[in-house]
Amino acid sequence: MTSFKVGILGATGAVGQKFIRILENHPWFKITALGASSRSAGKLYEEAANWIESTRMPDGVKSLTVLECTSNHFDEVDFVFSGLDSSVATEIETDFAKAGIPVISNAKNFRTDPTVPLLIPEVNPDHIEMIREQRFTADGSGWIVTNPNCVAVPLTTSLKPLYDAFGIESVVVTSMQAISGAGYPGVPSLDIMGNVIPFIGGEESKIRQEPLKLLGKLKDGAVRYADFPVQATATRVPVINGHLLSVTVSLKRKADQDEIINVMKSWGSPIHDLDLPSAPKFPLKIFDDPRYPQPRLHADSEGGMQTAIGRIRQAHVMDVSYIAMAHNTVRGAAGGAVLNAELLVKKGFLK
Ligand SMILES: NC(=O)C1=CN([C@@H]2O[C@H](COP(=O)(O)OP(=O)(O)OC[C@H]3O[C@@H](n4cnc5c(N)ncnc54)[C@H](OP(=O)(O)O)[C@@H]3O)[C@@H](O)[C@H]2O)C=CC1
Ligand SMILES: N[C@@H](CC(=O)OP(=O)(O)O)C(=O)O
Repeated sequence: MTSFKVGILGATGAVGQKFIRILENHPWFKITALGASSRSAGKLYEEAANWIESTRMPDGVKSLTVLECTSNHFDEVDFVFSGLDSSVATEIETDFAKAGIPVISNAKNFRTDPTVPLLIPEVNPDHIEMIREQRFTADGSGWIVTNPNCVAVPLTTSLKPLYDAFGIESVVVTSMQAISGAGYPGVPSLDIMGNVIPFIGGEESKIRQEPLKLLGKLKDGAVRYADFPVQATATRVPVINGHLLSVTVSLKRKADQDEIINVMKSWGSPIHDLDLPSAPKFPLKIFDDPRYPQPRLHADSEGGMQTAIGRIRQAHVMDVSYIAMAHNTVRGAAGGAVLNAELLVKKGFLK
């Protein structure tokens, strides 16, 4: 397998650091360039970054000089991962794509663009073909691929078997989101310690919309969105990593609890045979023990790439209720983007 030279945009941030940690020993991708704001540019990475990962900063990045996020500074890389602040992601990611540098982004800015794939490899790998509709460069060398919001990931992955087997009429979801989702320094400790904050600005519209694109069907280069309403309530809880969701679903074809559990347990990932380095062996883990999943016990399962499901039960209102949980900065952010890049390599979009 060829080795790819990779740049990280937003390398000093919480998600940027997670990219660096995940890529430290990656078999295909080698970090050769790091970008951040003008506040950090020109400094060595070890001086610019306030390292918040629990493992030590990899030696390979310590002495890299942080670059301004303009494409002319990154002409040696094969592609970039973006963990940019959303206030600057549109302009910077467009600049890179127009310069012929593929962007695999974690930011929200292009997720609903009609030519940009919003990708969970286990859910909608075929949507990758939308790249061919993008017109950033005449020869197609520059393009953007995005991964979803960190709640949309476990929500959509858990809905996928139900959607395929029964169809979905409606969904009600309440998220209990970890504080790492708010970046660093994030939520003030006096607000979150021993407390629950019942609102996260801008979050609920992403939870309502992104699953519909992810579960949509690709036809003639465009996605026809899935068509069901999602009622979302997003809350912040004093957990460090792992967003936990309480989900209730109304199904189109009615089914009993045993059939529903059987469908979820027997679901198989469409990318299972591709042997992607970051792909979890079991993308969905179904617990029978009603005490599970729990963020502290299960967020790191399979390298933080697994979605854990529990308490699947017949609902008294609508049809089925369950709990879903995934690591928000790994599966819901940097790890999801790295898996997207691996799929793009296997499918020949990155060479
Ligand atoms: N935290 C999470 O769980 C998730 C985050 N995301 C998304 O990922 C992105 C990053 O989030 P997070 O890491 O938490 O945020 P941070 O605030 O921790 O990091 C933001 C990064 O963007 C850089 N940046 C800011 N302004 C500019 C600029 N003008 N030019 C170039 N770079 C700039 C910062 O550089 P500098 O240090 O120099 O200021 C820093 O590297 C956001 O879009 C967020 O919504 C998505 C899913 C989950
Ligand atoms: N809003 C999420 C993190 C995030 O930045 O999401 P998005 O990538 O959709 O902007 C959280 O607070 O947990």
